[in-house]
Amino acid sequence: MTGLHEFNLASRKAEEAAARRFQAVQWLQSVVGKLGIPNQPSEKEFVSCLRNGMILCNAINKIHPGAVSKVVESYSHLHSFNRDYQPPQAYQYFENVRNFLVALEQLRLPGFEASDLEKDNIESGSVSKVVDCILGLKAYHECKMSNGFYKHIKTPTFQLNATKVNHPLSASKTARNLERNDCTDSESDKLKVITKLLPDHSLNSEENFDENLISLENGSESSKILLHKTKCNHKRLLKTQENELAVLKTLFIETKQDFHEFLVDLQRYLMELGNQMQEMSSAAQGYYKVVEENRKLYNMVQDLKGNIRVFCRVRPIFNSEMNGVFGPTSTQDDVFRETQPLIRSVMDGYNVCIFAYGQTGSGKTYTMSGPPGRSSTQLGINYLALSDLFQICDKRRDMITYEIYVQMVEIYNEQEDDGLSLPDATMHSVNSTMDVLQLMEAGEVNRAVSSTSMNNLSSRSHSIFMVHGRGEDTSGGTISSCLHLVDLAGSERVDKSEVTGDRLKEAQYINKSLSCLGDVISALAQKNSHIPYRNSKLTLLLQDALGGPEEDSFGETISTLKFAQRVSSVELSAAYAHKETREVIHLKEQIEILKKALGTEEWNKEMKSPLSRQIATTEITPPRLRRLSIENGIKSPLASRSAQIWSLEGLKSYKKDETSKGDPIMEVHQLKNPLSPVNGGTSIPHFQLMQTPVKAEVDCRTSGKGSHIRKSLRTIGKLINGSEKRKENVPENPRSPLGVSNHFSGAKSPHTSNAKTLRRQSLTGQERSSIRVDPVENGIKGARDAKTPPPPERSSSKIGDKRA
Ligand SMILES: Nc1ncnc2c1ncn2[C@@H]1O[C@H](COP(=O)(O)OP(=O)(O)OP(=O)(O)O)[C@@H](O)[C@H]1O
Repeated sequence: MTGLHEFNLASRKAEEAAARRFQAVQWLQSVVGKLGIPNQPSEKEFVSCLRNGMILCNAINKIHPGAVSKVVESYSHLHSFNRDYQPPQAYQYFENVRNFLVALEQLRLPGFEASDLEKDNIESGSVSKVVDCILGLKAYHECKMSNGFYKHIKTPTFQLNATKVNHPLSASKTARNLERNDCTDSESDKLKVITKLLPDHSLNSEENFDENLISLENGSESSKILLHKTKCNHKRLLKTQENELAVLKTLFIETKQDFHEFLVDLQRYLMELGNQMQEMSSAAQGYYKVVEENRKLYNMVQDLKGNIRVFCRVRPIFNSEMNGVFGPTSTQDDVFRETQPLIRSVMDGYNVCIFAYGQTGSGKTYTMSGPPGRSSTQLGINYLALSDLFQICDKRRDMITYEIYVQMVEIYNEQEDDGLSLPDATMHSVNSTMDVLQLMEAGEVNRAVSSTSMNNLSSRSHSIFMVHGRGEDTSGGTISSCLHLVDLAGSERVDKSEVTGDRLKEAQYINKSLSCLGDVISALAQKNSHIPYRNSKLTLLLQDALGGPEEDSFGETISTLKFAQRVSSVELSAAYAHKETREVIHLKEQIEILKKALGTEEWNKEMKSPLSRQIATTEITPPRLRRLSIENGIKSPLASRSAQIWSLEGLKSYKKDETSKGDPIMEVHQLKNPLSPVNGGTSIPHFQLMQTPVKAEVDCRTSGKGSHIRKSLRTIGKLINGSEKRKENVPENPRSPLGVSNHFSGAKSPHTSNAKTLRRQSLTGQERSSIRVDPVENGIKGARDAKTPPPPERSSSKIGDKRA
């Protein structure tokens, strides 16, 4: 029974081995082509065709290109063509086998011993190893072709011989091996592995089980113990596998659950993404809507604006229009250099006024005088101006002899008696800068200053530093002029300066007087018929703010600049030089004598004439005359009175004419509009008499002397007329000092003769004479014809004075 069983088993094994061998040959042929052996070769034939390793190497290279890098080939057919060809030696073929086995190992496929291919070594089992190897290669190939998993199934014989029970974790190991061979790590791939592994594992177990059973069934009674043991093992194996299966099941369920959760999360995420996309799309739609709306609105605005567009472009200021602005880095010398040409013109007989105007603490006193305890570089304009004048005196010493006098006047709180008087101001003769410095310091000590929150040493009064110049040239001609250097008290906002009591009162006076000054300037700029001079002691104000604007002083600075701008728009008549030649002085003296001789009687007669009455009427309202009259009462070449009167308007000063008779007067005239609307076109400029004190009374009523006087007057008239005629050939200057030329040039004007007389007076410098020589009253016939000088018009001021 045992022998039969063994026989059956052996034949079955042999059949099985042959079938597997044929399978291997079939596959090899499909891969590398004909092997040159029968389809069902014996073990010997099978081994002999594989012995040189060429078929094996080519097969593995087909499956896995490059697995064996170099294959030793046998080209035996070449021998018939080329007798020199030597086929490779056996040891060279051995290289093929060895390389093939190395490649197998690298692919983790089952191999065999190289000796298994030797002729002498063919024995049971050795060929089956080779067959297993080739079938393993086949399985690997098929797996690769189907992109699946490789599963090598060992030959049953081989397993039987092993008689080993698979380790419980062999399935897991196999799975891990398979995972290694597989290139994917994803969850779904893991699931695939599990699904495939289960039936394979079951198949293996079943195979082993069946073989064990066959073995046991055919065994002897004595093998019962072995059978029992095998059954136990089987049960244990089954149990283990069941546990493994349960674990795998759990893993599968967990993975499925994870996958489900992942899907849910994915769906939620996709949903959110969808919502966001929707929001973005609606936002984009809204944006396009707004853009479209804006475009429509823009076009609508363009339509509403119409086709005509008005633009404003500000052109830069020309040099001639510039207001000079000195920055914080400007030095005293810089400021002085700008004013120097004006100051120098004083020495040529021109009157000049320089004002420092601006808010409190802006640096007016600094500019005009310099700071207290000043150094030589900090000396102000007052000092620098005097210093410059002295230099000019020195340079012109050979031609002109100059005398310079200074006086300082302070206007504090508008204090005055009957609106006119100011504190006494002494006229000082100065010969050097040292004299000037001493006087300036004395004046500064007396000036009213107080501490306010805006300025520790705030000037509370207006200070006027007057420089009188008188020059006499070698021929006896004289020049007289005056330079006013004015340091105004600063405008201030009392809420800022935080002043109270007396300081507040001062501030109010300061602001009021500055405001009046602004009104005057404004009225002049607008060419008003009435200029409100009488509202304050100050008449003119012309000074740009010095120093850069601070932010909190912006308003004040702007108003200062506006003020300067308004002032700059005022048109003054051409400057008038106070020059008198020796001839003119002589004539003046004669006129004075003659005037005295004529006396009051003739004057009264003249007043009775219709023309005179008309003139007198017009003089009640003076034409637009700007006058700055300063009368000095000290014993000086220019003044004889001890009282000093500053008059802001012409008429006011004439009230005191009686008392001031004989005083020298320095004046600046400007006749703006000779054809005053008040006097109905009759233009009578104001004249002021330069009176020379005459000791001897002349009896004008003496007829003999009267005719002598008239004769003299005619002679003088001829002399003057001669120079007048020469002058008439020259085109008249529309801005003549008197400003009357144009209005008196018409020959048919009823007042032409008067105008001529006025011009003559202008030429002689005696235009202010109040001499009234009436040809009718005095019996001078033909006095109104062209050749005879007509009677000069009386100065309106004088008439006013006398009437008063
Ligand atoms: N250019 C300058 N450089 C340096 N310091 C200056 C300058 N200008 C003014 N100051 C200083 O500023 C302060 C105020 O100047 P200042 O007294 O001259 O002003 P103000 O305009 O005369 O004021 P107020 O109107 O109140 O009299 C002083 O201390 C003066 O020394």
